[in-house]
Amino acid sequence: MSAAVECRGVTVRFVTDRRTVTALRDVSMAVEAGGFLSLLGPSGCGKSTLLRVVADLVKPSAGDVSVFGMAPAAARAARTLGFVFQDAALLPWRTALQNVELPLEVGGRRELPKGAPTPRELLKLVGLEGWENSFPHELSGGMRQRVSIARALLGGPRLLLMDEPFGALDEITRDRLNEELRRVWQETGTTILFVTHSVYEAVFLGEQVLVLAANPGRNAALVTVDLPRDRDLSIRETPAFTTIVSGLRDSLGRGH
Ligand SMILES: Nc1ncnc2c1ncn2[C@@H]1O[C@H](COP(=O)(O)OP(=O)(O)OP(=O)(O)O)[C@@H](O)[C@H]1O
Repeated sequence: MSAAVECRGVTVRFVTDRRTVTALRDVSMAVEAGGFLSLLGPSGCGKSTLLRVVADLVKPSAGDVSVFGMAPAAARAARTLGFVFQDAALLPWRTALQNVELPLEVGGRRELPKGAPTPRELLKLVGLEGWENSFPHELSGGMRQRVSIARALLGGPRLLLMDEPFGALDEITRDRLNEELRRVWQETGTTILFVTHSVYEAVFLGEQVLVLAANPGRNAALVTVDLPRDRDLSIRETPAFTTIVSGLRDSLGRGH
C-alpha cells in the first residue's frame, strides 16, 4: 500500500521574542492509505504541531512531508484533508445541518464532489439522524463533537486529522465515540491521524501507535496494534490489549 502521509526528519522550531522552542526534532513517521495512526505522548511533545505540519498550518524548519504524494500546501488546496479539534467549534446560530454545510460556503460557494456523501448522510453516519435542525446548545458535548466530525468528513477527505477530539468528554461518551469512530473509519476508508493522551484510546482506535517523547519532541516508539479489525470496547479486557498498553506505558516512561 502507498503512504498517505510521510514525514522524514521533520524539525520544527518556534522562535518567539523570549525564546526558541524546538517542538519537534528529526521526527519521522508514515501512515498508509486507509490506515489509522494514533499519536501518543506527554504534554508538549509536539503532537499537535505534527498534525499542523501535515495540515500545512505550520511550516517545518527542516525535513520533508508528503500527503498522498503532494506537498502539504498542495494537499490542502486539493481539499484532501479534514481537521477535528478538541473543541467542536460550531457556530451557535446555525443548526447541526447548517454547521456541517458550512465548508461549502466558506471561500465561495462550491458543490460537493460527485458521489460524496451529503451533509444529511454524514449526520446519519455519525448517529445524528433526526437532529439535523437542532442548534448546538440543544446538543450534548458528544453530539456536538459528532457534528464536527461530520463537518470534517464533508467532501470526502482522504485524510482526517483529529487533535484530541474526545479529550473534553466524559468517559462513557468518549467510549461510545471511540467505537463509532472505528466504524466510521471502516465505512469511509478515510486515513486517520489521531492525537490523544490516553494509552487506552490510542490502542483501541489505532492500527499503529506512534509514541513521541518530549523536550524536544522526537520519535520514541512505533507499535503495531495486532488486534482484530472489528473491535468493540470489550477488547480492552483481553490479555492482548493489556500487553500492548503496558508496552506503550514503558515507552512513555522511557521518553521522560
Ligand atoms: N505557535 C507556537 N509558538 C511558540 N511555541 C509553540 C507554538 N505551538 C506550539 N509551541 C510549543 O511547542 C511545543 C509542542 O507543542 P504542541 O502543542 O505541539 O504539543 P502537544 O504534544 O500537542 O501538547 P498537549 O498534549 O499539551 O496538547 C510546546 O513547548 C509548545 O509550547
